[in-house]
Amino acid sequence: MKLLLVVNPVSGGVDKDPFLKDAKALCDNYGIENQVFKTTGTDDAEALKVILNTFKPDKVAAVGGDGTLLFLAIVLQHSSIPVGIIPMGSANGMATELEVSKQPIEALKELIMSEIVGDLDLLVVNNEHYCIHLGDVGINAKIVKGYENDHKRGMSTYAKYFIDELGKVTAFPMTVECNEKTYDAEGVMLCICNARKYGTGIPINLEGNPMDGVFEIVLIKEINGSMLINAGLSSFNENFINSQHQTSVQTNQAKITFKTPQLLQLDGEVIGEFLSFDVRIIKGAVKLITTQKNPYLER
Ligand SMILES: Nc1ncnc2c1ncn2[C@@H]1O[C@H](COP(=O)(O)OP(=O)(O)OP(=O)(O)O)[C@@H](O)[C@H]1O
Repeated sequence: MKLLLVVNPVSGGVDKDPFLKDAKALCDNYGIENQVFKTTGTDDAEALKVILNTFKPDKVAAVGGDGTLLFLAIVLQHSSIPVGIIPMGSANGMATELEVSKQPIEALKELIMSEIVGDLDLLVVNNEHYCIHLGDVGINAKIVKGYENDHKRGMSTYAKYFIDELGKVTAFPMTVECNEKTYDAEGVMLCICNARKYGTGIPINLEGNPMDGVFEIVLIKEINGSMLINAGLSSFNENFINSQHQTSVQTNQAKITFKTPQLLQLDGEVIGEFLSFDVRIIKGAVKLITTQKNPYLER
């Protein structure tokens, strides 16, 4: 078996070298041919394609956060090479959803051993911007923008921008066209969800399933800020959903329009301001190496 480890050296502010040393020792012990590709953050796709063509791995490991998984999902989407997750990012939202082992070396052992490959969906906005986990417009996108521009990382920095935005929150009008219907609504946040929970633990979409060929659009009408602050920003549970005024619709394609341009973030990356965008799902775009612990696997 040939294994390619695609490593984001900066994700989560974690030094990957100790893990890579252990990973190499593990692979060498079991005669698994292995190579490491470190991302640089620029023009990585072309360089990775060269390695894929020359090394021809049987499996690829995404060593990093959701952004690293997304990068691999896009590059591998038309190939049959499966990818598994080694969670070494800051939030690891998708790894948590899919019940990947939290210990990187354990996750690697599972990835090497598992013969289970599932179909993971991918979202695409305006045929151009991809999202594998969650995206949104409104309050959270603004929080992400503040957080992205701050050199400090971690929950307390996120909380700082969260509380800032909470003070400024105003509802905005939007129109959602999907399933041959048009919905006019007003809210503080519109989420496009391939999954259930933000990496921070906030559940947004109880219906989510990243392996079912559909996604959900969730509209948050207002944020119950005092409840969130009282919850200490880290101990969210599913009661959160009940405390918010929200509605959701399930679809495989939608067009969303606003009256004024709104900031969109996808998987924690700010994409830009849009007056309108369309979203569609690419069913089973990614061949995902997973285990029976994954609650979304069809049984
Ligand atoms: N060597 C590098 N230097 C700087 N940025 C990089 C490098 N390699 C990848 N990146 C950037 O890292 C981002 C992806 O990070 P990733 O999501 O994996 O980690 P994270 O943000 O720490 O984790 P999480 O998504 O779990 O919060 C992408 O924007 C990518 O362009």
